[in-house]
Amino acid sequence: MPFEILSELKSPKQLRDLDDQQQNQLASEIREALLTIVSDRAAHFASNLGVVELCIALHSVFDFSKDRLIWDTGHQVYPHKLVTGRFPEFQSIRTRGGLMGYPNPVESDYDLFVTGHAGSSVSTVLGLKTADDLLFSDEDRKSVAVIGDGALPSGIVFEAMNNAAGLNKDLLVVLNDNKMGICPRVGGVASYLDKARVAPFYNGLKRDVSWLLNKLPVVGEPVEHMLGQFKEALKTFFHGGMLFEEMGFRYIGPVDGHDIQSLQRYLEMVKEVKGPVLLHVFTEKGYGFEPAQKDPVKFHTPAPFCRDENNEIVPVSADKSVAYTNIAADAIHQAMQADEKVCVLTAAMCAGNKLNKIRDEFPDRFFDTGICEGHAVAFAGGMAKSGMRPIVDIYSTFLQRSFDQIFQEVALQNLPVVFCMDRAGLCGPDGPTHHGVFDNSYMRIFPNMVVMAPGDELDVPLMLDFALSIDSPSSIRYPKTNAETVERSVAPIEMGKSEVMSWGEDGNILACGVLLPRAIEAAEKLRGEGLDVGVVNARFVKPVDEDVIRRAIETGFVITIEENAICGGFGSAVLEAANRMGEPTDRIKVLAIPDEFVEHGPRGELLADLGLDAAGLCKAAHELAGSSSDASTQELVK
Ligand SMILES: Cc1ncc(C[n+]2csc(CCOP(=O)(O)OP(=O)(O)O)c2C)c(N)n1
Ligand SMILES: CC(=O)[C@@H](O)[C@H](O)COP(=O)(O)O
Ligand SMILES: [Mg+2]
Repeated sequence: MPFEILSELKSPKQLRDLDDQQQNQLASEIREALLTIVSDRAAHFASNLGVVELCIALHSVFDFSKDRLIWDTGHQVYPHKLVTGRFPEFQSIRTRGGLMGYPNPVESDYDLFVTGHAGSSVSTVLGLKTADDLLFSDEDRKSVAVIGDGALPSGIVFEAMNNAAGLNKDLLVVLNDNKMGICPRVGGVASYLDKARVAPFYNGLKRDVSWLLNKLPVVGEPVEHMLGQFKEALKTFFHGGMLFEEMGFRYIGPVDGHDIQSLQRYLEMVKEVKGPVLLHVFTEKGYGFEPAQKDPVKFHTPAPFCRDENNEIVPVSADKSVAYTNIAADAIHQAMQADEKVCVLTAAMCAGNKLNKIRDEFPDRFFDTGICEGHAVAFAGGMAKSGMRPIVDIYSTFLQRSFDQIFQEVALQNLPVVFCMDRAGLCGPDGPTHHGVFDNSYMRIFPNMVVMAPGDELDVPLMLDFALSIDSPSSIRYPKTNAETVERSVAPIEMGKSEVMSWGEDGNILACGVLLPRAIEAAEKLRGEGLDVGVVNARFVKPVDEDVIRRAIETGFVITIEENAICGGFGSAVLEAANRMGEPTDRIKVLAIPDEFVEHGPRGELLADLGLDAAGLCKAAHELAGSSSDASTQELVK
């Protein structure tokens, strides 16, 4: 039976009844379950393979029905879902209506926060621990954060460690060190962690901690052996842990993260240590599946794959379509070729942003800051001040981490930093943590900022050239989807000018961003249904094209459409402009993401459900015109 133990596991409390052999078998079954999943959908794979043993050890040593556990970022939470009773639903993960690919308190009490952004785990467990000490002082609730080496250099982690040491809270931070973020890790902390790798696994324990281990029953590995390694261990300690010790954390490690029983012993021990502790665990990303071990970048979130007769990995579909990300990366590449002042910054998303070619060709003008978006933006501000033309290429949702640096270090200084906001829109299976649906709103509030949204792929390079030609900060947004082209003689980009595709006598759709082709589709349908509706490629969220807005309002009804939250986005900008110009707003309909968090699911389906497609536009047009739709609109609704 392939899932003999897993299928019987209803609660992590059962883990304590398993012997060593059964625990090891469970690890194999979890890996098998992970493999089954990734054969038919893109899902986080290598990171999950790497934490199987750590997850089993943590859940068998702690009782997280009262103790607290936060997996930083949350993309490596699949084994945790499996051991906390979600095996029966596991097949549904990352599908619409199914389990989320990240922790989700709606699914289980063992998931405390919905997460997906890196770096907050130490802060949240510190908050949990501090409140638990105040509210449940008679219980000794433990608090554990598991954080990867990629997430560790985020500034907020050091803020939290600083605070935890100051409060001297009993806190366990497990550093899951696999030498990788999505891409190979970079920077000073990475080099520092590398030093710990030169020494063997830390089998000895220092100072007052060593006696504690001697008191514990040690299965397999005698304490004498551990102490025999003391000299090496000391070296390891000074190389590997000094940073954390100096920050007020007790450092223990590094230890083998693929040995469940050894992990259990160390966890039992650190559980008793007072004050904040960092347990340094070495794991291998992709462990247990050779192709993923060999290529952890590809297998971070691989496209669905299967094995051929030679046991080689083959992709399930040979999709050759080009995404907006590729179009933007090509445009950035061209801009860097044309002007030596242009440089690009990514925050640990080189692969996601498709910047590999640029990294290899222009190593001096490519900067990977690590998962440090706030720093990346301030860094770009400094470069712009010195005369460079930095492009900050960051996913819309992660750029939220830089809100204050966008304000102070860029907009307030009026520095010409260009923000390429990838994944701006609904992100599909990643869900609410990753949907980039707030940037129209958060960018347009800043004075000096020029905010653009390409209507199709042809707009992208034109907008980038325009952005690099102006002296103020600017942003360009595009979603995670295949690029589309609207056949036309493309108008040049002019500050605050939209592109009128057609003019309608009954009404006009002001389309902001890549939903432009849906607007054109809707206008064609509506024409067949007796409504003359025009389409405008808005292009600018700020400054908006007041001339076109006035003309549209004076002609008939106006529908705005955007893949952004309804609060403060393009539609709001149009309403504000109408108000400014003294124009009526009663025939303006704003189509946008409603004021709620959108679940995970295929982008197209989510958009359709929210009325952000041709059918939704037709419906809105008929409502505004007071007419009714005919069969062809019903066709679209289907
Ligand atoms: C704020 C933020 N920026 C970027 C990302 C994208 N991201 C997800 S996982 C990851 C790498 C994390 O590395 P690590 O913590 O070492 O985990 P591993 O995958 O190696 O287990 C990155 C950059 C994110 N989730 N959150
Ligand atoms: C966990 C995380 O934040 C990333 O792995 C994210 O899922 C990447 O998204 P893309 O697959 O769209 O690059
Ligand atoms: Mg890592």
